[in-house]
Amino acid sequence: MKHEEEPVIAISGLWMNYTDRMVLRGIDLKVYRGQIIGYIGPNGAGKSTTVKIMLGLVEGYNGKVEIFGKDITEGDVSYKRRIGYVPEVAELYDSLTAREYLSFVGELYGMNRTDADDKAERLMGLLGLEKSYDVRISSYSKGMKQKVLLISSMLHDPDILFLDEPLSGLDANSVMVVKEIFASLAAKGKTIFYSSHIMDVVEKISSRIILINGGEIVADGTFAQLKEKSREGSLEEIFNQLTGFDKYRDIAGEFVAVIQGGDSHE
Ligand SMILES: Nc1ncnc2c1ncn2[C@@H]1O[C@H](COP(=O)(O)OP(=O)(O)OP(=O)(O)O)[C@@H](O)[C@H]1O
Repeated sequence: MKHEEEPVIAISGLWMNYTDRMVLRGIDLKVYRGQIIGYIGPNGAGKSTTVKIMLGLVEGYNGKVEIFGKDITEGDVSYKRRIGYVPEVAELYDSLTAREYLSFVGELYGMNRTDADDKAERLMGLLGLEKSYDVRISSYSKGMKQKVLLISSMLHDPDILFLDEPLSGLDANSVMVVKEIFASLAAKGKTIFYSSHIMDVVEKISSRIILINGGEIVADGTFAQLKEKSREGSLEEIFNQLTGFDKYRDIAGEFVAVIQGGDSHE
């Protein structure tokens, strides 16, 4: 893939270890405007760590991370106003109503409170939550909370959206709406960088799929490119092949045997 323009994200030689274990082992990555990146890998592979480093939430790494052409260690945090983030675990202020929460988040991103409130109310309405806008978030269902999180990440019209399991808890209709929102934002030049374990969704909505395993990128390309290279049919099969995993039947068999109190080694 040839790109004339500057990358919005440029990572080179990224290494990270927390205590005794090296989590990232030399990640090199350039991401461009308009890309929808599905960043996938086994549990504990380092996906959230990569994203948190880019957000400036995790320090102590080696390597270079540039967002919008600037090294994030230079101390200029203005780039944060141009990014949105949906974490894997929602840290919503449950005792607030969505109106209070979203107006507050809008203000944090530098928006005028009234503008943030108006915009949030319209977005809530579009996701079917108009009646809940003035209700405390603590009474929301999981999917409703996820919608509030999604709105909070996009309210300020960011140029890059980072999302961890963005469709978590959403019903099939809402999934279709959100997928369409991502495609539409990407068409307008926004960049979407998300992690998910739902392979059929990743397969369908990503313009580029990056797979990490053992702290390294082991595949990077469109779904068609990955498919051609691995000669597998679905992304799930490609994932299993590239992460060297073929024991699911044995593990499931032993698991059931243990549940039932039998000897799994007979
Ligand atoms: N704050 C931390 N302190 C110590 N170790 C950590 C910390 N955060 C993550 N790790 C470790 O780093 C590794 C990568 O974690 P990370 O959350 O980045 O994985 P992930 O790919 O996002 O996983 P998942 O798919 O389960 O969400 C794991 O082994 C985890 O135990």
